Amino acid sequence: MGKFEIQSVPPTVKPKREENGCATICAHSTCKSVHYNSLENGLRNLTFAHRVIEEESDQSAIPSGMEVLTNQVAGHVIDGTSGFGMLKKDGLVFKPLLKKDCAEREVKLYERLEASVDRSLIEMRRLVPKYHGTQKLQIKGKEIDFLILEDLTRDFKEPCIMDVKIGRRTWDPHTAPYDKIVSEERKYQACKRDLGFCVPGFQVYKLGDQQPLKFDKEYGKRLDKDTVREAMKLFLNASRGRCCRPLLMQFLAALWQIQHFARAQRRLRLYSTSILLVYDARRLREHHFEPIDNKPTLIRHRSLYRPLSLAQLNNCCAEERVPTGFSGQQTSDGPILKAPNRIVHMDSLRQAPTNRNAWQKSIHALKRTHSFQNDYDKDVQHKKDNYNLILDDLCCETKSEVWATAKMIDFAHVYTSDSADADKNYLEGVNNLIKMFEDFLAETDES
Ligand SMILES: O=P(O)(O)O[C@@H]1[C@@H](OP(=O)(O)O)[C@H](OP(=O)(O)O)[C@H](O)[C@H](OP(=O)(O)O)[C@H]1OP(=O)(O)O
Ligand SMILES: Nc1ncnc2c1ncn2[C@@H]1O[C@H](COP(=O)(O)OP(=O)(O)O)[C@@H](O)[C@H]1O
Repeated sequence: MGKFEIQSVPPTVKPKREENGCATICAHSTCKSVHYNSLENGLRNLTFAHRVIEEESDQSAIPSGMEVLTNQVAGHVIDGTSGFGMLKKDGLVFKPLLKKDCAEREVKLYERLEASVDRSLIEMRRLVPKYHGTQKLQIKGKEIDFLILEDLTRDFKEPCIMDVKIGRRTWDPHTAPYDKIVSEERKYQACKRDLGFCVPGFQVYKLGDQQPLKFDKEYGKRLDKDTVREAMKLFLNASRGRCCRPLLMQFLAALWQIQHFARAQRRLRLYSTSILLVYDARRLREHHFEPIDNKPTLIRHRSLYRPLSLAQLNNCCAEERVPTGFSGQQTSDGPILKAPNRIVHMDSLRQAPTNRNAWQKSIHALKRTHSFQNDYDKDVQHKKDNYNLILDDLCCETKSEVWATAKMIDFAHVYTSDSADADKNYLEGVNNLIKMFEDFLAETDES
């Protein structure tokens, strides 16, 4: 399995203007060309792109039966030379525990969540990846402890992943020396100051692309409150500036649960933790088979902070409806969530083996007559892609209803608190992230 190297393109690289008026931002000139068309995506202010080069990892350093988690978008690597961080095996990820204090805090928290009878900690347990203990592994003759967690991207064919670090303040009360505090304060300054969160890394499969586009922390450090919105839309595969509604609703459902927990909990101070946003671009493509313009649109006259029925929120065809846990009622404190009120049977999770939209679209395409406007190469490629999806569907017995979610991760700087107050630093970041997603949702209503 190869390792991904991420190269930055300096912001000074001028977009090349093409005849159709779209600016194409190309990656480093010595790299195989990876570019994306920023104007086409309505992403005007992204000033530099990154590309991914696959390199051979030192296979001898990787314990047998394991693979490098090439999907890792942020965080530490074991050492500068082997260059890999997390490993994966059998639907689990293995996070190297490299710093003693950080390791102790993180493992202790996961153990505590397993054992706790405290209401908010029980609630938190559902918001983090499932914990599978720890294990020692030999890496280049050195024994390293690993934390074992559920792989949140396990079933995804085209995993899109964004690491969102939460909190204006990212240093913990025991941070020393002073220089470290200063350097933390300087990083992701604009984003943290204005939004209380920042983006240390993400990857996205643009619809139809075979390779992910990766964006690292140097990219994240340059984002501000405006450009981070564009980065988020790029991550969400927005089309003409609009995001896919079922995708937003799945993220919001998960984020509202985190918000509910963060509002209620008093026990923890969550410094420098992240929310990992994950979705499968392959499943998103299924929602794009129908032209967006033909979808029924919701004319919304009221703000999201007024009562809004679930029927309105889920105003789309039956196949697109997703279980959000949203009760249909909004209060000034946010949405009221409900516990699942029915037992989901495996049969109901099983879907028809074919994707009607894909077939319909293919049949429709066959009926087209040749003209100079018709790009048959593109059509054939598109049809091939669709048939591949259908084949995948046929091979895959069950298909999860949920193909996007958000989970809390990285508890290396979590402390217990004696205060009676909420963790405002954490809550502020979560609230602003949710506000951004709610804004995107509102944009899907605009005609
Ligand atoms: O490992 P490094 O040198 O990349 O530094 C890490 C930082 O990366 P950066 O300063 O952006 O290059 C990293 O910063 P970001 O992930 O970029 O926010 C953390 O500050 C990390 O500290 P910790 O593991 O959370 O205690 C930092 O780790 P330590 O310096 O505490 O080991
Ligand atoms: N449970 C998980 N499933 C899938 N990917 C994960 C999981 N946990 C972490 N990752 C990946 O690893 C990265 C780093 O994780 P994190 O816990 O923040 O490590 P670090 O403490 O080194 O910063 C995340 O940005 C994500 O890409």
